[in-house]
Amino acid sequence: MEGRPVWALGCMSGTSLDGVDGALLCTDGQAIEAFGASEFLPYSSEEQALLRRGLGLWQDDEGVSQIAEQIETSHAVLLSMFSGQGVDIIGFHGQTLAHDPHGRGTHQAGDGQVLAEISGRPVVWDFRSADVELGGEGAPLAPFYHHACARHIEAVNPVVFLNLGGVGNVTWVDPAIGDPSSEGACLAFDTGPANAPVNDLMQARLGRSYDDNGDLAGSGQVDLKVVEEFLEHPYFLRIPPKSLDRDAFDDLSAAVTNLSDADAAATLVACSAAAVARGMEHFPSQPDRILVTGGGRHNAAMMLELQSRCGVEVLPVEAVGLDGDMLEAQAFAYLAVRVARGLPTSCPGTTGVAAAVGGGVVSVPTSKYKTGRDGPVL
Ligand SMILES: Nc1ncnc2c1ncn2[C@@H]1O[C@H](COP(=O)(O)OP(=O)(O)OP(=O)(O)O)[C@@H](O)[C@H]1O
Ligand SMILES: CC(=O)N[C@H]1[C@@H]2OC[C@@H](O2)[C@@H](O)[C@@H]1O[C@H](C)C(=O)O
Repeated sequence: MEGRPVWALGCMSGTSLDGVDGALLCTDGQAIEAFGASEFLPYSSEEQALLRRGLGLWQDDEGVSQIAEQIETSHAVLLSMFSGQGVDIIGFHGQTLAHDPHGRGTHQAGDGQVLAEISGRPVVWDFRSADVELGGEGAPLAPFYHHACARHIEAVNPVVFLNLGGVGNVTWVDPAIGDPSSEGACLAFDTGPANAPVNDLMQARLGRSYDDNGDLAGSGQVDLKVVEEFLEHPYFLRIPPKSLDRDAFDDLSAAVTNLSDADAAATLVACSAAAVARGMEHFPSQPDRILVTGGGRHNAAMMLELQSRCGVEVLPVEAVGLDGDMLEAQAFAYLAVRVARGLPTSCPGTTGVAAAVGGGVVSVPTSKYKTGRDGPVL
């Protein structure tokens, strides 16, 4: 379904539990027309602690409604930061608490209908369930946006986007293929843990939420034996597409207990980078370069490890004019418009789903007078 470009606001609360990103994007659901304002709302330490306690909870578990309420409240605050900015539609990812696509499913806390009422705008949410119900991994979902970014920067040869959040994920993109759901356009998967292990180490040993700039990791020595053992995890033998729950590699923290703080941080960062390098074996062809998005690109030790292990140029997405702090939020703005227009959001190459599928639920505000609008704008 074709349509004029609209302004979509994407909201993302990621696995590292640091806060909510919001970013405006003007798109018709296919091309990127323009980037807009963005905001970050950090969680307080109490909010983070509540979310941490919620990890692993499913939709019907006790205590989950309190977490959903906190997510909705934080998002309502974030939305208010965009008031007067001409938002046509909202993409609301919610907070992943549990992800077991071949078992119990996938769970993102937060109700999009609540945000539709608060904002007076259509809200697209629950992006992952339909894909999982049709046999897909339900993640990663940013790949179609990575494809749009590759075309936006006018890449000619295959390029890889690497997102380093709590978990890492990559998309290999052939920009010569115009439709992201066409065979051969995208291959995507979660690479392994990214920042989560080093964040957990910093929290447990030093009471800090992350290793700023990777300074601690940069001052340590990598224990190569730990890295080698880590690479024996069966996840690395799985053929993509494949996805991970945040804590799937929990044993990793035990592997570094006897190392000093600096050596442990250096080793965990090397594991995350080694997981990416291992993942490259699955790419259909060697990419020109790896463009890194997500908070991990601020970790200099991580970037150095990636550069030395991947064998191609590794650059932050800023090198091509994109915003690596907001790319995932923009992705959910982009996907919201695709859902509203009946375009697919995943395909066999990105999630392993049997055929291209459009996930997502659209909630519209029930009181149209709240906003003076007549209903959904798309
Ligand atoms: N200045 C910095 N130095 C080192 N690491 C940083 C810095 N800034 C952010 N990070 C890392 O990036 C993480 C946040 O990354 P990001 O916001 O991309 O994750 P997320 O969106 O929560 O996760 P996901 O992509 O898994 O959903 C922080 O928890 C931290 O580990
Ligand atoms: C289930 C879930 O929320 N997965 C996240 C997580 O964080 C990174 C990686 O694991 C990725 O698969 C996904 O997020 C991004 C935004 C995605 O869907 O593309």
